[in-house]
Amino acid sequence: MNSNSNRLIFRVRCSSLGKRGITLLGVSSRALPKELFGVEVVVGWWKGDGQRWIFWFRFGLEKVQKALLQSDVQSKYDKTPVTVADYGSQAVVSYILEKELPSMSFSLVAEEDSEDLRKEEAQGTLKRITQLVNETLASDGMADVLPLSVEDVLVAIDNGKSDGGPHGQHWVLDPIDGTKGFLRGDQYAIALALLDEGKVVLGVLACPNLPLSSVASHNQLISKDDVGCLFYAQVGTGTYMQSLDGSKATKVHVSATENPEEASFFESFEAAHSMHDLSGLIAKKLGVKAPPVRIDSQAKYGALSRGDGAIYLRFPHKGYREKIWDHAAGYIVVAEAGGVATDAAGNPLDFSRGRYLDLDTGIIVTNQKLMPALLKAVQESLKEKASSL
Ligand SMILES: Nc1ncnc2c1ncn2[C@@H]1O[C@H](COP(=O)(O)O)[C@@H](OP(=O)(O)O)[C@H]1O
Ligand SMILES: [Mg+2]
Ligand SMILES: [Mg+2]
Ligand SMILES: [Mg+2]
Repeated sequence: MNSNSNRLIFRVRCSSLGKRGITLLGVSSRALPKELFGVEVVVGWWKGDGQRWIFWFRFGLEKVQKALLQSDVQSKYDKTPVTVADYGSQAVVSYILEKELPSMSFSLVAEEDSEDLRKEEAQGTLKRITQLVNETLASDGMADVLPLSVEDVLVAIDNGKSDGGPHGQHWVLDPIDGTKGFLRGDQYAIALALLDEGKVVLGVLACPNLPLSSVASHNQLISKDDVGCLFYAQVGTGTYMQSLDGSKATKVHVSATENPEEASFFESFEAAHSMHDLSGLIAKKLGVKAPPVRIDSQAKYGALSRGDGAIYLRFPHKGYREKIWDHAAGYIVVAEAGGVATDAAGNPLDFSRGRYLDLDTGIIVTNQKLMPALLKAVQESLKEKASSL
């Protein structure tokens, strides 16, 4: 990394080689001047005449994370937080994807929408987002289309709005996953995936605060220079990880351990998102010795894909329905690294049913060897919990 530029971006290249499929070509990163810290995703595709199109986008998220104002954080209808960075990130990704993929009918299943931003009291927030989006696009040399108006930004947020489903191609975006982690200064991820005929075929997971070394051991002092991971996976070709500073990508694999005593497990930092008592019971039953590693966002899938730990347990409280953007990119990152993700009954995760994952009770992720024992421990623990109520 160049010493004058302590900021960096990443670039993901994809192309569609077949008639439909979009194929990941590779990922590159490069350092940028200080003020332009961001994340860049480049996706391209082959047109019929063999010409490859490439597009990219970049977010200034690190900068925003450090300088969030109280007014930049709002509460959604379900009381979960959303920030100017979530909206801004979605507007930029959606704007660029739609603009650069004119040959593809643009369908995007994304977490945020513009409804709350259209209210009178949100006008200050909307101005901030518009400023952020314009700064981001300007730094990407898109001066010819700038500045976007507040209405342009609202339209961009809702671009291609779709519920996904079993047919066609749909992008799936969580513009900031782990917003609570983002607000705390902890882990968060930008998660983009592509569904083709109901299956996840491509996933990119950027984890700007994830250490490059294992997060399974607790007593590490991590220097700021040693964080920032990009995971990407394409169906049939494996999972790769690289540092956001542009180092060469390495192929990653889930832990090969068969011994639960050696396996540490991940779960949400937020107890409201996953029942910590239940995962504790499961881990104990399985014979896991290490304490849980609690981190926010799909960074858990990334960490698991490179073998930091061997198990991810997620048991939302009753009534919560999981959304596809919270899992699609992470799922393929783990699956292509040799892992398995199922619900608590052992059913594979089904991304073809629209915005929600239709699940039996929870999500469990591990390697092929540990899955049977884990599934047994999960089912016994669920029974025990139910009979104690
Ligand atoms: N009550 C709840 N139970 C389970 N998941 C929840 C939840 N409330 C919010 N979430 C989801 O949990 C995600 C974060 O997961 P994690 O706990 O692994 O960091 C959130 O993503 P966002 O931060 O993108 O909104 C949100 O979609
Ligand atoms: Mg959210
Ligand atoms: Mg999320
Ligand atoms: Mg989100």
